[in-house]
Amino acid sequence: MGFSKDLRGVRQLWERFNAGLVDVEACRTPYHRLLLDEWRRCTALGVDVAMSRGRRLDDAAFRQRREAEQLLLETSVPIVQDVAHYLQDVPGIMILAERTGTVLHITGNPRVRERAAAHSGIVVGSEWTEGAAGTNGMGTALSMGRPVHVFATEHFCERWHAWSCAAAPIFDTDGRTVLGIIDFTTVESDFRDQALGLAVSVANSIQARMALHRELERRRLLSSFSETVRHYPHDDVLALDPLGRPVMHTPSERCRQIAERWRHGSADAADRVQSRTEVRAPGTGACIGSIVLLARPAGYQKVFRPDERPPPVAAAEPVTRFGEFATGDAETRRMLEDLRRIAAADVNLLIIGETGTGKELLARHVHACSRRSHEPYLAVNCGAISAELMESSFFGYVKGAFSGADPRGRAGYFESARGGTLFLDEVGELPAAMQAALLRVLEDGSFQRVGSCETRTATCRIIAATHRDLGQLIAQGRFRQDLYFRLKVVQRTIKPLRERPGDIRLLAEQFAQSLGLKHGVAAPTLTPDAHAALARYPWPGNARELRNAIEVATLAADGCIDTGCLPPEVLRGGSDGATAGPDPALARPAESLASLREIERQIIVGMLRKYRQVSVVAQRLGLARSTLYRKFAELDIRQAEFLGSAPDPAADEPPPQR
Ligand SMILES: Nc1ncnc2c1ncn2[C@@H]1O[C@H](COP(=O)(O)OP(=O)(O)OP(=O)(O)O)[C@@H](O)[C@H]1O
Repeated sequence: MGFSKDLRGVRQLWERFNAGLVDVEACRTPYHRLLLDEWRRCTALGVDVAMSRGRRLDDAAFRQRREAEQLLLETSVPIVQDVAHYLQDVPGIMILAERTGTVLHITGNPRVRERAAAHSGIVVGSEWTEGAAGTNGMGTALSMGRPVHVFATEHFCERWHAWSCAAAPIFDTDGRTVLGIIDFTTVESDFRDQALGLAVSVANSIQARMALHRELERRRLLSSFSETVRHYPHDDVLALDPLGRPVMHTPSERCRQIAERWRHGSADAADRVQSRTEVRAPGTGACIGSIVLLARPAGYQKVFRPDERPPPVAAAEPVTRFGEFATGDAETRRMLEDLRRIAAADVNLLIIGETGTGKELLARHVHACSRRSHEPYLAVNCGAISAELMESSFFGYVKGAFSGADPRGRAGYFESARGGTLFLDEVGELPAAMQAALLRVLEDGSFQRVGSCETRTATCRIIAATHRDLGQLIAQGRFRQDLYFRLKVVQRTIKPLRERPGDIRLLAEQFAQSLGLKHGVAAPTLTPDAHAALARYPWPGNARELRNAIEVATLAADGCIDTGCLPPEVLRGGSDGATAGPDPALARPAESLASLREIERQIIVGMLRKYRQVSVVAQRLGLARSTLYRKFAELDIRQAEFLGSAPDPAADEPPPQR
């Protein structure tokens, strides 16, 4: 829209418009005419100017929409979260909406998020097309197909005047089809002129990732097509995209004509299909197209020798997925089936498993599959909150409760997660006083903010997780048995990765795909030797450690991960004692995982080995060169070892003096 800061003038125009008093005077500028056109369009669409909350899809419809947008979600959420990380102090939220205007993800300043939800119903699952909510950032960017500001009183509905939005479409590779919207919404008075630039640049990054992903999918589909043609050299074969449009066909005139008919949706009865096989992405399992083997025309005779019969195309693997959690292990697959039922049952759940086995991943998806999926999901690491702040963090506090507190008071986790799910990670770390307080809430649902006598009711579901042996903690008097029974209404244990050897291969390939995408490189394939080395290692840090190892390897790989790309401890097979075998006490992460510092070092060293130029490595990591030089010093990396005998002095200036 026009992005005028003449708030009062626009407000008067809005009031006259709604009182039916718009006159020629009101239309004196093109900007005012644009606004009036917009608002007239909303009136014609039947939008209620006095609506107070965004309209929400019902659970089933939302789930369907979200499932259809897995690629958009997987591509966008890491980018949006990265950006939001740097915007924590900005009073704004970043919203991802799918192509029909439904919100899929919100991140950013928690206070603004809460306010947006409470004041205007801006929550995951709400719908913001112009038809549903009048002029607004997401809806207007969708209908205009271009980036827009919608500033405060420019909104059609009065309730949204509290907000200012900058929204930009994410386009498909054709530059026209809108795949989603990125919207940066701030409190009206905090609107910043750079907001639109921010929204556009985030949308562009997502667009570039999506294009790369599409290209990888297209190549995968074409390789299935070539495979099928190789096995059926005398037949006609079509490759179709996920919408059923032909992208490749065998060269016969008959096949060309059939492909043409399919393209125009006019396949005729003579175009009989002998088989149609879906091709799926190895990481997400999403359908990326299909291969159609056409039946031979009547009268065609071809005798196959038995050994000419090929195996089926892209046969489905026996893999169960639960959100992002994937496994081929029979026992773990049964556990996932149980979790699907447990999700609907709405009872408290306790998940036990070593560090990095995916407890958080499961908890998040149990929430997503539950009837609470539209409500907040809040994950809290009980081991990371200081004992003094524990009570106020969980229960909140009223104004003046203690010095140094927010003078307006603050809601605690139980209030923030109201109606949703509160995930208590590392629950075994709770101190005794907090265990008693938590038990009270679990018994009757009531709690008070610190400094208040007013009783409030907790309405969230609790999912707790721990890597500890709670039985042992109870025996040592360090964990309350009554609390344990309250938490483990249902309890499930995730097997460590070393006891699911098939999953090492499955996850390594899945991580190579997703990390290739994350770093903007083609997904590397793993050599048989690399797979064998991964299979020998005991993985004390489980899937997280495997993911880190594959991330290092992906950055060092040149299309293919061989043993040389793997971290040294993996190559040693964990035989040096530091990582050998399971830790019976299910060790704390810090004891068993390579430290973050070491991971950071491995990533940088991998990149240096690969690119051999500091400027290129800095660019690939999205760091300033000066920051990278600082990291060399911090992480004790001697760049000369990796830059080869003749580093390019023009490309890499000497490090700044420190
Ligand atoms: N089966 C799996 N499939 C895909 N990814 C997995 C799987 N298990 C774990 N991961 C990945 O491993 C990493 C660690 O997962 P998560 O944080 O859920 O583990 P956790 O058990 O909660 O760890 P911690 O005990 O340290 O909190 C994440 O990147 C997650 O995506």
